[in-house]
Amino acid sequence: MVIPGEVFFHNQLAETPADAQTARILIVDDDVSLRRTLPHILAAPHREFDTADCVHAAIAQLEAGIFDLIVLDYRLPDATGLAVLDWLSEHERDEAVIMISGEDAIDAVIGALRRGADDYVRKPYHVAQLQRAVQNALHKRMLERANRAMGERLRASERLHRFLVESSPDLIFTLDAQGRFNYVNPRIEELLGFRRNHLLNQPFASLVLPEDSDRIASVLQAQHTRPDTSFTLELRLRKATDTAAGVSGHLAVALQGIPMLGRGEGGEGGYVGLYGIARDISERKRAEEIISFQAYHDQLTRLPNRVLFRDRLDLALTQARRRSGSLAVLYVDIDRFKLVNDTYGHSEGDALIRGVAARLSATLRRSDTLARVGGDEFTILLPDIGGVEDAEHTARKIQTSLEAPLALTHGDFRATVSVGIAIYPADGETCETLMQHADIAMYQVKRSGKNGYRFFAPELNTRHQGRIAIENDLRVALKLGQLELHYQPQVSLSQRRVVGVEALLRWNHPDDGLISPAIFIPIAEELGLIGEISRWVLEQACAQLAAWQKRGHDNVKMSLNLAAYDFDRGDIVAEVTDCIARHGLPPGQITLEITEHMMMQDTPGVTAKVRRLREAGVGIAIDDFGTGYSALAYLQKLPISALKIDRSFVKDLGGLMTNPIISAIIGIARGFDLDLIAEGVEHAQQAAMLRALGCDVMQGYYFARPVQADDAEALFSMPPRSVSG
Ligand SMILES: Nc1nc2c(ncn2[C@@H]2O[C@H](COP(=O)(O)O[C@H]3[C@@H](O)[C@H](n4cnc5c(=O)[nH]c(N)nc54)O[C@@H]3COP(=O)(O)O)[C@@H](O)[C@H]2O)c(=O)[nH]1
Repeated sequence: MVIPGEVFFHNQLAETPADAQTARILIVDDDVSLRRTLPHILAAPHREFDTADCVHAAIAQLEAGIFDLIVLDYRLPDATGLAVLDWLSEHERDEAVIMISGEDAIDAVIGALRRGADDYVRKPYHVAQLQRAVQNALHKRMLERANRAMGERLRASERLHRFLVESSPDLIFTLDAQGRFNYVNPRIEELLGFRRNHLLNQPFASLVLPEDSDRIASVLQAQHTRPDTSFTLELRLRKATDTAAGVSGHLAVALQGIPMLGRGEGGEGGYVGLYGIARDISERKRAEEIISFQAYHDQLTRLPNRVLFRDRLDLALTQARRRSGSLAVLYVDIDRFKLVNDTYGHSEGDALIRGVAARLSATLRRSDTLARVGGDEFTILLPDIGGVEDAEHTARKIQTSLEAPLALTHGDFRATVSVGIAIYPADGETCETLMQHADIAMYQVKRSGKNGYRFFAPELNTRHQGRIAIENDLRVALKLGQLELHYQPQVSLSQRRVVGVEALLRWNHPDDGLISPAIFIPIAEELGLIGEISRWVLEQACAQLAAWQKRGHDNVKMSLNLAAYDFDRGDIVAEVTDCIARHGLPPGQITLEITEHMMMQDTPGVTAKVRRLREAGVGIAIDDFGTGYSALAYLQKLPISALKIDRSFVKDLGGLMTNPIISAIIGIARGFDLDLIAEGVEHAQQAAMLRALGCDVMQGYYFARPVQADDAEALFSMPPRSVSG
């Protein structure tokens, strides 16, 4: 880059001082003896002489080089010395000239001086006179040259400083003592869009955003009383209105202000104005904003994160305490999120989270805070509620907002959420307690079937502690051999024998005794332990059936239960068929019980997996048949092999609507050529009624409770309890 004045700026450093330079002197005279003697007479250190005998020769010398002084004879053979003066003038040369002449006429003197001669020495002259004249001319010339050099240096320096100021990327300006612009560099036009000349005499404060104007006003004011301190300040300067778009923005700058002091009387400096440098820090500010946004927001949904939520909750609690008001914290968890995430992948899981977040946001007021605090978990702060009904109203609105399915890449998905609610001050007075209690309430919703809301109640706390204990113990139960299978016989009344057993899992807890799978299976699902547990069940059940078959009980079938999550595993079909094959069992001897609820949710891939299992010969029974709503639709779709009449119908046998339902189920089983089992048969009368309606195979406490393998085997050889009628 070439900076104007730079060359000169550098040259002056290398420049030889003017008085130390060699002076070149040209002696022009037709008198040969003078041409020879004058160089000796005028000799001095740092002087160099050349000679010429006529105008023509003199001009030739001048064309060849620059001289400092010409000692010029007036009368020359080819013309007068005036011709040399004319030549110098024409060629804008600045050599000093001492004209030497024998002319007496004043006109000759005037003519020579007018044409630019510096001095005039009349012949005959005294040597000292000429020496003085030469000395004076050279001295004058040296002064002129030094002066010129100084002027040039000053101009170069000014050019350089102007260049530095005007091409600075920063805004550079000076203000008068009243804070009005008296200089501003052109950068203002690029940065703020104002014309420089429009700003002159305008107050600097007029550029500052109103929010920052008090600060700059007080800093400028302080300069009058304490002008000795410079300052640095971050400000926002407004931009000129963009007339096309009709909008104006602002620019964040770091302003460094340096007071300018004048020379007061007695040498004291008074404040005369301010020198300011304002640096554009908008990029840095943006970066700071992004960093701060990231620290307080969730990247996926751009909602506040846990940190910001707690901050807002803390603030809302302080305000609620002050005005003796109340507030609500809602804990929202997406149901079946893991299913979507594990089955369709994370991008689909992300889309579900974003979709739910958008629906939740749309139900809330601007003063409420919605935050994403975990994978599929959100919290909501309702900072000012009139009563619990306000929180309940919001919970209902949330459920309603999710009624319309969300459009995911793999198709529409009807998302549901479980919502727990904690109210300040009734359910807690601190951030921690309220969030924890809302979370506990949400867990209760999960446990009682998801898709709902409930308020925290103190007794939930105890249950929650119990659940945490179960969670911890369950993680090691399998390794410590605390799980066991019990078997409940399935009896055929017509054959009067046990035709099958259902393998039912038990957790033999060292402190709490036998724990029902109804309690720990949902927890195992949530903890992601269900796959491991189901593999163990499958292995045990197949090994047991193989052992029984070896001992001659080859007409007994084995049913076992799988969880919804098992069908999300890609390898479930291979796992089942491999296990059956490894134990040398006919696949038709194994039946997998899956719930009607599971089928109806149309869990991704379930249909295909059920088909493949059926193709492999494995039986598929629908547990709790009849409790769903679209039973017939999936019976058409799926090649299942058996139906189990739900225990709730059996319990209600004799009721107004129950018998027709059971008859219908029996009809469906016949129509689709499916095996049929009634479960939950507790009384002889129920068994008799079921038989009367056309159901032959039954399971229930009336015949036998789930028992250990040896006890179950003993029952294979015994006729089951009789059923009269
Ligand atoms: N994923 C898995 N789920 C399993 C497994 N083992 C069991 N389960 C499921 O847990 C639920 C509770 O089971 P459980 O406590 O074992 O209860 C079963 C029977 O004990 C009970 N039953 C049987 N007869 C009667 C009766 O006459 N009355 C009555 N009140 N209850 C009775 O019913 C349960 C069996 O139900 P079902 O499976 O629907 O046939 C339960 O949902 C099990 O499915 C497992 O290994 N994996």
